[in-house]
Amino acid sequence: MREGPDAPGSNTADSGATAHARTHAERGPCPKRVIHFLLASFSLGLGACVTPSARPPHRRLVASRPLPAPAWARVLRAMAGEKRMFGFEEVAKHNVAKDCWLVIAGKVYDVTPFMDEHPGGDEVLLAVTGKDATSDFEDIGHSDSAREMMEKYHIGEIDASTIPAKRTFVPPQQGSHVQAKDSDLLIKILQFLVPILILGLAFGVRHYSKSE
Ligand code: HEM
Repeated sequence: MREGPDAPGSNTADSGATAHARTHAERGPCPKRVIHFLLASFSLGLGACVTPSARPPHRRLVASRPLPAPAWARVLRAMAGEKRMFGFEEVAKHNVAKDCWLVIAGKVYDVTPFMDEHPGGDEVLLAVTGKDATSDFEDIGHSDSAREMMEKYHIGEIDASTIPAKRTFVPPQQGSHVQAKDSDLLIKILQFLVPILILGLAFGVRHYSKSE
C-alpha cells in the first residue's frame, strides 16, 4: 500500500499544504508571503495616515455637505414626476421683460411670451417679480378668462419654505414711549423756569446796583 501525497484516497491539496507548512517550519516564511504581508501593512498604514482633505472628493462631499432638506424634497418630487419645484431665489432671477417669471398662489408662471399682450401692461408684471405676487394679482380682480389663460404659462411650483418672510411692523416699546413723555414734560417746565430765572436775575442786579 502506497503512502504520501500520491497514495489513493489521500487529499493532494491537504498534503501540499502540510508540506508547505513543514517547509516554513524548516526554512522560515517564504518571500512571497513576506512581500504580501509588507504590502498589506503598508496600505493599511497609508489609509490611516490619509487626512480628510486627501480623501477622494466624492467622499468629502457626502460627509461634510449633505444636501439641505428643501433640495432633497425638490429632488424627490421631481423623481415622482410632479411639476418642477423651484426655489424662490431661482425664480427671482427672472426679472426682466425678456425673461419674466411670477409667483402666484404657490405656482410659478413664465409670462415672458405674454409681456406684450398683457392688458395691464408689462410694467406691472415686472414690478411684481422677485416677490409673491398673489395679493397683487387678486387685488386687480382678474376675470375667469384671465385665470384660464394663466395655465398656459404655468411652469412649476414654488418651494414655500424658500419664500422670504414678510417684514412685519414692530411698534416701539412701551418703555421708550413713557421716556419720551417724561422728556416732553421736562422741556415744558424749563420753558417756564428759564425766563423766570432770567427775570429774577435782572431784578437782583438792578436792586444791587441801586443800593450801591
Ligand atoms: C399669468 C399671470 C396673468 C395673466 C394671465 C393676466 C391676464 C390679464 C388679463 C386677461 C387682463 C384683462 C382683464 C381680465 O380679463 O381680467 C389683465 C388685466 C390686468 N392685469 Fe393681469 N394677468 C396676470 C398677472 C397680473 C399680475 C401679477 C398683475 C399685477 C399687478 C396684473 C395686473 C393687471 C392689471 C393692472 C390689469 C388691468 C386691469 C384693468 O385695466 O382693469 N396682472 N390681466
